Amino acid sequence: MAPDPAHRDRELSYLALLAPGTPLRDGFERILRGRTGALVILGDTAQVFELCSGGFELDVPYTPTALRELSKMDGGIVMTSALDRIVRAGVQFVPDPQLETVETGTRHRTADRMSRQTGVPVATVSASMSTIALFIDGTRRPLQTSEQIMTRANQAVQTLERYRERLWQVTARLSALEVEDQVTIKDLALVAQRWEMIRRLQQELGDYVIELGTDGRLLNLQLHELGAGLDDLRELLELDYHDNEGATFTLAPLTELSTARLLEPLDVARGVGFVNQHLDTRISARGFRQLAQINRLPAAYISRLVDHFGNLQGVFGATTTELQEVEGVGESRARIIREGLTRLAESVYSEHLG
Ligand SMILES: Nc1ncnc2c1ncn2[C@@H]1O[C@H](COP(=O)(O)OP(=O)(O)OP(=O)(O)O)[C@@H](O)[C@H]1O
Repeated sequence: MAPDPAHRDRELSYLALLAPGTPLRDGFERILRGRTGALVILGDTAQVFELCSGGFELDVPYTPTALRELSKMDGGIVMTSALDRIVRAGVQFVPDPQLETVETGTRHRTADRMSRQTGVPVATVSASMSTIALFIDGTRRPLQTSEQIMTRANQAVQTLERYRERLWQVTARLSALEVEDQVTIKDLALVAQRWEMIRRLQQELGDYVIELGTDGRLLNLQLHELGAGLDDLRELLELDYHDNEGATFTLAPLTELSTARLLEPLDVARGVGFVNQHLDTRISARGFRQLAQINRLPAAYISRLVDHFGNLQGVFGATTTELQEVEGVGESRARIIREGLTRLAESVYSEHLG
């Protein structure tokens, strides 16, 4: 099952607020360094107050020092939902003891139950384990140091580089098959599968960038670099194979596939829109992707060429004279296009065979 996107967004927004370098994170880090603990409710809804017992009311602006000093007291803290003020301290929280929790220790059991019962996220600092955790929508998310996140991110970057390499290999193969008019649904599914695997890794890396806060700038640049050309590829593939064999080819539904199903070419083919067809069914490319590689050939001409000749095969088969039947194509442009097509076919072969 793909994770719930609403939960993911909410969790990410809180991870961003608690990212290294933010004032909130600074407060929790100070508590950690002081080897004390904390239980902080990140919102002041009526339901939160109903579950508060004892402690005292206050209304002070949030500062890392204030959080550190107030957490020295026994009990927990309540912050406003905007996370800019501290409104209660030394509070004993009394959530429903029937709510199931796998946490051990009263602080973390309380944190888990409070977040489940009120829907308000809760942050804890464990005195005994020296960890900071975020409880949100029934899950516990440990907050990692920048070094820990970077270790995972670097592994993901390496995998992404390998996947990119593989994607360009399968796309080069697709290009060669398109020139020979030998493409099957399986060949296209393979490219779609690789594309989606990369998208998932990019998303994972994007999450690390958010989690890293100010420490994520370099990773963000790297992520943009590694993503170059991928959106264009998606767009061109969709233009090429949309409405082929009665299928509405699009990559978007692949986000819904589980990792196991994404590895199955038939599931991928079904996902991108070929709902009934056999994997060996032949399909032909319109040619947008390959024609876009011809130097200085404006997009408007590519569309006209494809419209006029029907598909890539048709364009490849056209003589210089036939090319001139296309609106706006005179003798010299026809010659440039013809030469471009020849060079394209040559490069496709040499790239694929090399
Ligand atoms: N219901 C509660 N409301 C407010 N604070 C609580 C509550 N339960 C525990 N705490 C706070 O947690 C502190 C530590 O409790 P305990 O050692 O049982 O928890 P723990 O989960 O093992 O925590 P740690 O990992 O920090 O050792 C208490 O002294 C108190 O400040």
